[in-house]
Amino acid sequence: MEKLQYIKKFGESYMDIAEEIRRIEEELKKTPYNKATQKHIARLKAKLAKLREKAQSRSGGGGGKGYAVKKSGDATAAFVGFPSVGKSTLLNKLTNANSEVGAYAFTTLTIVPGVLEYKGAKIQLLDAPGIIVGASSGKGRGTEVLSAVRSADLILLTVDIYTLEHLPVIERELYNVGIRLDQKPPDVKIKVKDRGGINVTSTVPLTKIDKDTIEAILNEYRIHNADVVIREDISVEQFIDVVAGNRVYIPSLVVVNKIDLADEEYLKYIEERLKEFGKDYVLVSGNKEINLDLLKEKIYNKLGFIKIYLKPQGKKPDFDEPLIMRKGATVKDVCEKLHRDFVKNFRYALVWGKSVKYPGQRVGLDHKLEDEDILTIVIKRS
Ligand SMILES: Nc1nc2c(ncn2[C@@H]2O[C@H](COP(=O)(O)OP(=O)(O)OP(=O)(O)O)[C@@H](O)[C@H]2O)c(=O)[nH]1
Repeated sequence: MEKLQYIKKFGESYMDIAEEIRRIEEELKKTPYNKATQKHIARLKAKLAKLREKAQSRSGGGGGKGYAVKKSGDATAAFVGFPSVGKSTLLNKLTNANSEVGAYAFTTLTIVPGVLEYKGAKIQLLDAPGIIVGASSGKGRGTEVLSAVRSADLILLTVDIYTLEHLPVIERELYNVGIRLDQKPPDVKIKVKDRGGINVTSTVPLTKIDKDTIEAILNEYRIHNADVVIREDISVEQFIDVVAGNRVYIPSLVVVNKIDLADEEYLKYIEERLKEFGKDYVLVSGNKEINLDLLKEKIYNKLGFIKIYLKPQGKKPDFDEPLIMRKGATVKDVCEKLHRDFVKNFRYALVWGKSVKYPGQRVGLDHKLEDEDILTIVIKRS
């Protein structure tokens, strides 16, 4: 009897999960969307989200866990695309062969990291081996690669001029492993309680989801008592994202390689298709080194770096080696980057530049810095 149960338990193989995913996807395709079916569709989508999570955790990747690539530098960008579009070529051309690359422990797959140094920023670039269709349902090694990509600060959706149709496919694969491109986390708070049922309040009219549907999704995740506060007009998918948790929100840039092979007319056609796709893009050639500086600039801009010049008290600012921070950084962030005791011993800071009203303005830890600010930090003498 015990043995039978054991077999039953482990008999639920990848194939069963993949089959179930396929069945639900099929049903979703067949079900027309309207007011009457909204709840049913939402339930199917929630089921699908749960199955995908299961598939990924079984194949060893996915989930919210960290990944085998050690983060280094000021930010990380990952090339994601099908094989042979030229990812390794681009990575090699963009990274300084002499840059120091840390020790990486990979056991099962090779993700090649390199460091792009641009305008003083050190950007770690990852070359994920070609992703495969179906990776999100747990097929092959693709899931591990995709989960590596989850930890990136920027995703470079990479295709060549002949394979633009891969873009939505890659985007879907990323979506299915919980990666949301160019989206903000939905402004929704869920507080799970012991009793009282489901209470939904919204500060804006909800046009894409109703309270019944919200309840159905929560029930699918075995939540029967909760206060839900919604502050934007979210979709069913966005609500499932919040309930499931474990989603990452990453900006993206489309990189189209091999433009050396396109004539003018074809280039025009490509640009039109790219505009339809709606994401920021850059056309390059790795082999012929076309637009690589533009690519670097776009990567740098997308990552939202700012430069901060440090000025020791009573001395000249150091313009040669600015501190590289991300947009939105505060004086506190800078302190934390410089020395672990700086926050504790902080007295005040002086700032010259765009973030202040007058030069040498005195500010506190919460002050938000802007690009090219000059900063003096005054700490307590110990
Ligand atoms: N014409 C042309 N060919 C290129 C360009 N960049 C790369 N290639 C070629 O495309 C082929 C694939 O390049 P890789 O850099 O290995 O592609 P990849 O995307 O890393 O491929 P996987 O390692 O299989 O994931 C090679 O033969 C390159 O020489 C380019 O700008 N123009």
